[in-house]
Amino acid sequence: MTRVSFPADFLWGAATAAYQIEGSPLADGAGPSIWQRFSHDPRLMAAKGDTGDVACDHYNRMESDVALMKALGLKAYRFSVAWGRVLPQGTGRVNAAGLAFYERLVDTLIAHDIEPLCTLFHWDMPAALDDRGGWLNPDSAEWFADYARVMFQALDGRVKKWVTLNEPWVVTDGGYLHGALAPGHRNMFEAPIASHNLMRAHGRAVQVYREVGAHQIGLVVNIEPKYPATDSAADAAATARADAYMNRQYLDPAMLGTYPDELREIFGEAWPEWPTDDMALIRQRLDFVGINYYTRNVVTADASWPLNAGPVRQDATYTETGWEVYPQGLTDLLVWFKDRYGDLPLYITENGAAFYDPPQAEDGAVHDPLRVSYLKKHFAAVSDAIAQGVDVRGYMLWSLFDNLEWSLGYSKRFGMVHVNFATQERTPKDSAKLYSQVIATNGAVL
Ligand SMILES: N=[N+]=NCCCCNC(=O)[C@@H]1[C@H]2[C@H](O)[C@@H](O)[C@H](O)[C@@H](CO)[C@@H]12
Repeated sequence: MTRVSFPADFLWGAATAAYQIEGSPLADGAGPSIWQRFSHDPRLMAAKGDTGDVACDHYNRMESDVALMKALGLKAYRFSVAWGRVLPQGTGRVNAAGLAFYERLVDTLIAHDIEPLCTLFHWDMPAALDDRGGWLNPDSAEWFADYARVMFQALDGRVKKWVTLNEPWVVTDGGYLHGALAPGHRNMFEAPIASHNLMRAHGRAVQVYREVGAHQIGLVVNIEPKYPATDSAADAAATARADAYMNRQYLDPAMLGTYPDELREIFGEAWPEWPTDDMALIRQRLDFVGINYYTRNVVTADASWPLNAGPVRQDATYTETGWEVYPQGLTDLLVWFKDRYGDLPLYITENGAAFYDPPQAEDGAVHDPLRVSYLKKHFAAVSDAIAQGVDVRGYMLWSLFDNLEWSLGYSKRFGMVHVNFATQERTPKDSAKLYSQVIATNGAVL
């Protein structure tokens, strides 16, 4: 491993998402999201009773939370906007009080010299739009474009790095195919349609930004590099299917204007013939791509698994969410991106892990050695990719706070700051103290 080093202006930050931390989902005229419905439905929510009603109470604690970000030394903060706060019905009337929260958040960040990175859609579609078909309705692209325009006109200039969508793969796979996430559908025919409309919405939002915006916009995808278990042809084919389904299904249309051929084989009759115009819409010039990296998969041909591609467990450390700790995967995927799509600026927009964090020590400290080790290895992995010529511009740690891990509730703690959900007390863990040193020395401490 070469000496760890980062560009002088490397953007060190942390990431969160509205429904996972804000609480007060219906305050000040906000309209409910599909996650408000899903988290309150014990038939759907795995962690029954865990809802986003309070979460980290960030909606009421924003100023002190930004002060904590400053104390940690963050240079940037990636947050998401709850669409339904701004447009309670998803379209039409703007809720000024909801928009005002995000204006206050951005102004407070800037006052603390922390750069805001704003994600427009981090899974919490307004329930009113789900009632109209959600991402299955082709009108969803225009709904999203209208919402994006409201946000751009309100905040562009104060926000200079925009993200259209967070992880369309998870929205589609979790929300429409397997039902583990909102809106909880389980339909192989719906999944490609939702996925395609998400990407059309991305394209329309970027088009609107080119009309009204003056700074930068990108897409955030979760990439999980796939490695064949053996050098057999069957494992190679299974690996290609898994890679096409999770990784190339979104980057190929966004960057190349085409879908991977494997998708037609994977979905069969459920894969529509898309209009060529749609592919041109989806492929918009981007200023950057955000990569969310957590883990890799080792893949073998296995008919008992979807895609006839099953995971092979490794002799490695696994996180509380069952993900292998594999830092090399981050380096590999960054080099892969550059080789396949070219030299576009990249940000690590999420990286982190849920580990069992021991209870607070007598002195109040929260020791999280596994997360400290995980982060050090992944910082080095980013540095290795940069040394190989990949234009990585920044790193947003997932997550700033322990938060609502979607359907898994509050039991999976990803934060570098511990949250006592009974008292809302925030306590920086050892990993936060490490991160502060990494930021202060631009990685030289590693
Ligand atoms: N095997 N396997 N599969 C792993 C595939 C990763 C899928 N989940 C994510 O990327 C989500 C992303 C999300 O933005 C955030 O809102 C979530 O809190 C984190 C943690 O879950 C991550």
